[in-house]
Amino acid sequence: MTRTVTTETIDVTLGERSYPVWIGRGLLDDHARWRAAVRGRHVLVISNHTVAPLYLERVSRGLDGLKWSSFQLEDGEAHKTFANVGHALHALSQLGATRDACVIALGGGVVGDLAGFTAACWMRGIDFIQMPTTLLSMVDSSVGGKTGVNLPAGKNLVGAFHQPRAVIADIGTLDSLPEREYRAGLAEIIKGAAIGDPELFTWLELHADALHRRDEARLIQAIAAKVRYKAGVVARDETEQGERALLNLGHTFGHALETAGHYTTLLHGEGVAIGMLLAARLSERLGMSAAADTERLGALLHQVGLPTCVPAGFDARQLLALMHLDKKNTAGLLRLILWRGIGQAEIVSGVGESDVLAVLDEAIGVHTR
Ligand SMILES: NC(=O)c1ccc[n+]([C@@H]2O[C@H](COP(=O)([O-])OP(=O)(O)OC[C@H]3O[C@@H](n4cnc5c(N)ncnc54)[C@H](O)[C@@H]3O)[C@@H](O)[C@H]2O)c1
Ligand SMILES: O=C(O)C(=O)C[C@@H](O)[C@H](O)[C@H](O)COP(=O)(O)O
Ligand SMILES: [Zn+2]
Repeated sequence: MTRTVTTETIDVTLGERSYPVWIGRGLLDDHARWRAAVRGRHVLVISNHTVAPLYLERVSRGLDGLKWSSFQLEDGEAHKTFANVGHALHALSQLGATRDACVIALGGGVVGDLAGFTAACWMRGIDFIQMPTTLLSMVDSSVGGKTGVNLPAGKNLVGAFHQPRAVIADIGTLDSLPEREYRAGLAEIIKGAAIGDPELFTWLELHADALHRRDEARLIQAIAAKVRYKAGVVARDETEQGERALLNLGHTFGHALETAGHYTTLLHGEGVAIGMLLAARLSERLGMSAAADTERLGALLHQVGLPTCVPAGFDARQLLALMHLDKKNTAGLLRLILWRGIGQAEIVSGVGESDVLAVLDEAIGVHTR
């Protein structure tokens, strides 16, 4: 029996480049809905070795009459590389893709970021459609047009702003998503609330257990709320000239942790969870926020099963060096997203290294005391 679930539609408003984000169960099979976003004859579906066997066939049924092929990455953050963009571009050339071709990103944020960047590069920019299959990619990476890949030196150091034509978030795909990946997605929902939506934060506190056990109605509400929040920020500041940088709360610490862990120790959402708490502690140390807010954030992250401590084996000075490569920094100064409390994030330039190190040392010292 098929369950009937509401489909939410949220528009990302960017003039003639505006696009819908559809959230609901069974959307991959709703070919009439998403096929309209494919304008030309050629389609390259970019996916990976885990997701393609699960969902590519359902997508391919909507591609009848088109010339299409698929390019599949090996699984994992370590494969979000420039070399793989080259391979994906080669797949487009093998397909004979013309300027009206379309790339479909079928997978999590790794696939989405790489596929979007490939689309931005081919013939200086072709259409792409996001079909996110992780909670994190539904609530964050598929929306807003940040695309790119990692370099050995750091996360997302190469990329482009390139908006999709549509986002198709079929929540039925989450049925096969491992628990740890699901929780990592909750981190980016909590992040949105912590930055600028205190009511959503309180709602998440109330419904944390329901979300933890994947209650579908609550989950759709949470996904829609986060997407609505992010869509608003992106519409006001598409290319991160100001406000959009707030979406990076926890990421300067988080990206450094991911990179130092060679992209295998921590998932992106886990790095963000720990990073948000470190940013909250740093804010507290700088007299910007109260301990009670840090505690609320830590309690919510803990309640949904996210890590709240830096795992053993990290080095504070190495993390600080990696933080210096963050794209938000200017003129050699650390520029971080800190906060004044729940729902009030701020961009702070010239944060002192000694304060950052003190927070890192304290977090890492937990293992050595
Ligand atoms: N562009 C942006 O605005 C933005 C925002 C947030 C994160 N990101 C990026 O997104 C990436 C993280 O994305 P992610 O958390 O989705 O990780 P991911 O893409 O690595 O996917 C997580 C894991 O789940 C598997 N998977 C995906 N869908 C599945 C499904 N339906 N069933 C079973 N397994 C499935 C994948 O194969 C992978 O092993 C990072 O590279 C991060 O930097 C980008
Ligand atoms: O959309 C944005 O803007 C974000 O910052 C969302 C982040 O959650 C995401 O991880 C993004 O990829 C980080 O971008 P970066 O510019 O710090 O590389
Ligand atoms: Zn993120």
